[in-house]
Amino acid sequence: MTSPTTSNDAEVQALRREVCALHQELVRWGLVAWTSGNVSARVPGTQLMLIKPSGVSYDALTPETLVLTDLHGTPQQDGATPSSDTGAHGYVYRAMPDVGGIVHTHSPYATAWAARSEPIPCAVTAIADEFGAEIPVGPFAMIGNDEIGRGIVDTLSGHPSPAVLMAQHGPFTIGPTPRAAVKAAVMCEDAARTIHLARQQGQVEPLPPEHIAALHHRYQNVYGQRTEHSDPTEGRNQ
Ligand SMILES: O=C(CO)[C@@H](O)[C@@H](O)COP(=O)(O)O
Repeated sequence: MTSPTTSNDAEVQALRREVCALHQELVRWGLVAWTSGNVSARVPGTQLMLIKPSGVSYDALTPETLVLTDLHGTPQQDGATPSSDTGAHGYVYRAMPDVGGIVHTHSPYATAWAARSEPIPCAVTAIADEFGAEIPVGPFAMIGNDEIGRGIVDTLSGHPSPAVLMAQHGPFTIGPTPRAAVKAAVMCEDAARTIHLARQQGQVEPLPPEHIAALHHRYQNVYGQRTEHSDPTEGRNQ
């Protein structure tokens, strides 16, 4: 695919519809308050990405209002201002070529762990399945430049987790597709809530590393449907 220079490229149009629909998943799964989350997708085969316009409510979002930018966040067409986190998303896409989608939310339980700058321990099989380790914490970084993106890349490069809790801010998730990144955001909030609840009644202990590795491998490579009709993002986040 050549780099699309206009938004009428058929593949970009399909990606617009997918990314717009995925923003509704943030609402459906209770991951956002008001406009506090965003989803982006790399445009395959290009140096471009699609991202939510800043401050636009999810019920007003349409495929056409998503902002097409280069990977430094420069809009490619006149129109809405891209998300506050465009710099962070673009930095990750430039540094991690296998990443096809990125999500940022302020989901309550995961953000509470981020507020404490505390990683979520890999204490249940569901966390081993999706994250393959504890869900790590990244450094505090101000919004609007490369700092957050650099913190995401420094934390997740070489780490099995598709989620990072940026200290005193909230979760960012990555995936090979935007749907995989949304799934990681959903599962990150689920993990944060589960371990929060468990710790109300006592201590939790991480699973043994060998069990974490075996569980992660099974989930990423065996779980779910392995037919040509299966969803390529189910059970595989990297
Ligand atoms: O975290 C922040 C601001 O602190 C932003 O990601 C969040 O408010 C969403 O901003 P956008 O509407 O994507 O510009």
